[in-house]
Formats: sequence, structure tokens, C-alpha cells
Amino acid sequence: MTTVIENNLHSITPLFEEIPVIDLSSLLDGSNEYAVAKNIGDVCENVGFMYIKNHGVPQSLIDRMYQLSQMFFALSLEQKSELDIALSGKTLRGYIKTYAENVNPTVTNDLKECLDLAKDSNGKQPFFGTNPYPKMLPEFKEVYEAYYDHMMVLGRNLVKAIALSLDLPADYFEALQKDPITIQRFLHYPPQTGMISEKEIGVGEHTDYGFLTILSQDSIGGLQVRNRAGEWISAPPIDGTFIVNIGDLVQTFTNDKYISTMHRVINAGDKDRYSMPFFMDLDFDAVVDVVPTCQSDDHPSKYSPYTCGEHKFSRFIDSFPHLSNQR
Ligand SMILES: O=C(O)CCC(=O)C(=O)O
Ligand SMILES: [Fe+2]
Repeated sequence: MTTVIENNLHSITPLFEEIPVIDLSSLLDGSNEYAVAKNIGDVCENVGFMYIKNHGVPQSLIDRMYQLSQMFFALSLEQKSELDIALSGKTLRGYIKTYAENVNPTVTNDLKECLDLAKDSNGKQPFFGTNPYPKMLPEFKEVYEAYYDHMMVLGRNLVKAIALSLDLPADYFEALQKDPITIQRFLHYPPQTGMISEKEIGVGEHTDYGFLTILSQDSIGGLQVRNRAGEWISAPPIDGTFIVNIGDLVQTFTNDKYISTMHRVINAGDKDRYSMPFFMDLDFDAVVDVVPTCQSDDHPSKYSPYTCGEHKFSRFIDSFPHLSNQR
């Protein structure tokens, strides 16, 4: 079948410098943290999206995680539904079937299915609790936990770099991230052929509403990012990299100096696409408020402080029908 994509869904192949590739080696080995941090700061100011390489996560572990993710999505709907997110109450973990979560619900039905996991804990607040695992895939838990630990280490290093880039102490955000809300999401986008309109694409346009997102995407492509000129540009896969973007919380912390950039996914073609975004936020009760280096008498704070957990939970209430009684 021929695929026809509506005009407003086209994207431009970017110049390389539009979504830069940042080498993390000298951040991770401590040899030149500040230079990498400044680089990251420039990107956060001008693009909001970057590729990172030499990130320290073993490729063999990433590959194994993809295999298990694909095996999970290949299970029957009945088997996947044993992990339905609605069964997890406020811990917000488990399987989200196609069209069950839409990030831009008035415009787009999201053609994707997800599995959301985090870290096992006995916390009582929303987002904290234990993971449901697919019992058909006994290896899943072990591989997942190793992968999650790596994402957490990488996340903390990137957060340190963001602090340094803002001329704050390297540990500035650590006090707000003792036991942060995190979500490791697994995504499956079925291919789309025929006439594609904004009414149904992989993920509708949105900004991420947390602090930091570290995304692994497979080799299929389909992620689009809106640049500062308002054009949609492709963020094609690059071997050995993750894509990092900052979310709404960083935009608040920096008084809009760093931008939380709009993006969307369209999997036009004939192959299934898989991706694995890791969302790193703050402690449930951490207060999100403009940092001292991003406000002054001439440039006062544009935001009233709010807590990370309440903000995030309210966004989830809007997205998940099983939470509608929490409004
Ligand atoms: O799958 C992707 O490439 C991006 C997914 C995304 O934007 C999200 O889950 O917030
Ligand atoms: Fe996103």
C-alpha cells in the first residue's frame, strides 16, 4: 500500500549541528566535567535535544533489553493485560494498551503500546511500589534491573552536568533526588501505511513533563523534534547513542533559559519500531523553583513553586482513565 503523509506531518532532515552529538567521556571519567557541562548547557538553551555517545551503558545489555521488550510485546493481549496498568492503582506501573494513553488527546490517538516500570520500593505515595513482571519471560526482571541501574547512574551524571552548566554546585539537584520518581518505559509502535493524518500517529506532539529523558531508539527512525524556528526535524537513529532531552521541570528551574522541546513520533513504513525512554524526575515532595543563577532583579522568576509529585500525578490523572476518580 502506498503511504501518504499529510503535509503538516513532514519533517526536514537536519543539519548535524541541529541535534548535536555530545561525547560524555570526559564527564564520566571526571577529566573535564565542566567543558562537557557547558556543551550540554548550550544545547539545552538552543535545541533542548542532544545525542550522547560514550555513555557507559554496555551495548550488549541494551540489545538484550530490546530482545526482551520485543518478546513482551509479542505476547497475546490477554497475557500482556495481566500486567495492565489499571491493576497497579497509583503505583502506575504495567502494560498500557494501544490508544489507552494519549499525550495530546484532543488532537491525536497514540498508536503505541507501552510497558512502564520503575524501581521496587515500599513507598506509599503515587509512583512508588513494586513492578509487575511478565511471568512468561523469567529473565526479564534480572536484565531490566541491570539496565535500570545503568540508566540511573547515567541520569545522575547528566543531572550533575546540568547543575554545573548553570554555575550551580555539582550536587545542587542531589538533595531533590534522594529517591526520585523514575519511569523506564518500553514502547512498541506498529507500522503505519496508507493515509496518515495527525488524528493517529505514534505519539502526538508533546513536551516531556519531568526533569530529564534518556531515550534509546532502535534503527527504524520516526522521532521528530520541533526546532526553535518551528520546523519539525527528524532525529534519526545513530548507532551507539541515546537521545537526551530536558523536560518541563528543567524549563521551570531555569526560568525558561533551557527549553523543553516539542516532539512526536510517526512510524510511517512497514516495520515495527521499539524504543525505551527513561524518565528521571525528582523526589515526590521536592519543590520545583527557579534556581538562584537564573533569576535576578532584572529577570525575576516567572513561576510559582510546585512539588514534583503532585504536578506529575495531576498530568497522569489526565492521561489515565483508571485515575479519573482522583480528580
Ligand atoms: O519513542 C520515542 O522516540 C519518543 C517517545 C516519547 O517522546 C515519550 O515517550 O515521551
Ligand atoms: Fe516524549
